[in-house]
Amino acid sequence: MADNINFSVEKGELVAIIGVNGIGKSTLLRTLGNVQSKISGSILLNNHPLEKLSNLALATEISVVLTEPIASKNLTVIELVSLGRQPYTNWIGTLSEKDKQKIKSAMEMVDLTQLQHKKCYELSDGQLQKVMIARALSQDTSIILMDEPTSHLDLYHKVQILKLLQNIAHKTKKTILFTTHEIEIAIQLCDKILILEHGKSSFGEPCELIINKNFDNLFPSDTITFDGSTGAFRVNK
Ligand SMILES: Nc1ncnc2c1ncn2[C@@H]1O[C@H](COP(=O)(O)OP(=O)(O)OP(=O)(O)O)[C@@H](O)[C@H]1O
Repeated sequence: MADNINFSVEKGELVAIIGVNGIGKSTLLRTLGNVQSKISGSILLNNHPLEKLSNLALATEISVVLTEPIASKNLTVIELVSLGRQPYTNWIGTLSEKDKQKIKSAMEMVDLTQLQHKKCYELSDGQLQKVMIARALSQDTSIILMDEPTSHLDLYHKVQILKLLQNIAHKTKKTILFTTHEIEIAIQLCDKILILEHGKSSFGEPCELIINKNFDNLFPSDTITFDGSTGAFRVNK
């Protein structure tokens, strides 16, 4: 498991959580979203302990997109995106004009309007990931947490999704944290990176992490080395 580390994330930042398999990336993300109880340490949201916030306050501050397959693929795109409005609707789930507007602009932001009446089972993995982002956007929280948003995508679609997240974070001033194994893309697109490592986790801007050689020992050096001049990993043949 990774050791103790203090880090703080600001408004409008896109932050990647990286580290080897099993180091605790998803556990940390779920803990930040209060989806699971914390093992140790403290989490402050605007200086308030996370666990003191009511469920409603949490649902309007933090949206969480996990990796579990969507249970409701029989829903249309617009129906799934509308689920993001649940914290705001009454007990029968009636959507107000404001709810409808938020859903519309969430779909516009990820370019899904044309597909809004398609069933989710008809979509590609990349389109489905955009639906999940739109659902989080319609929830209208200041923080979005995503577990491996680029898994199952080809290189182009990985870049497309992470550029979309970067654009959303910078344009809307939302804070977006996500776990990933796409370290080289994260170096190019993220404002900050949290590297989880046994005994020496680190956090900062990609260039400062490169200068401090924080990527250099992430993997066994007899197999993979990091080239700080290009920000890329090389396989040792
Ligand atoms: N701080 C911790 N203390 C004790 N156990 C932990 C801690 N963080 C994670 N774990 C445990 O370690 C295991 C792996 O954690 P997790 O799935 O979060 O890793 P991951 O980095 O997301 O892995 P992967 O990259 O393979 O998805 C889980 O069983 C989890 O319960």
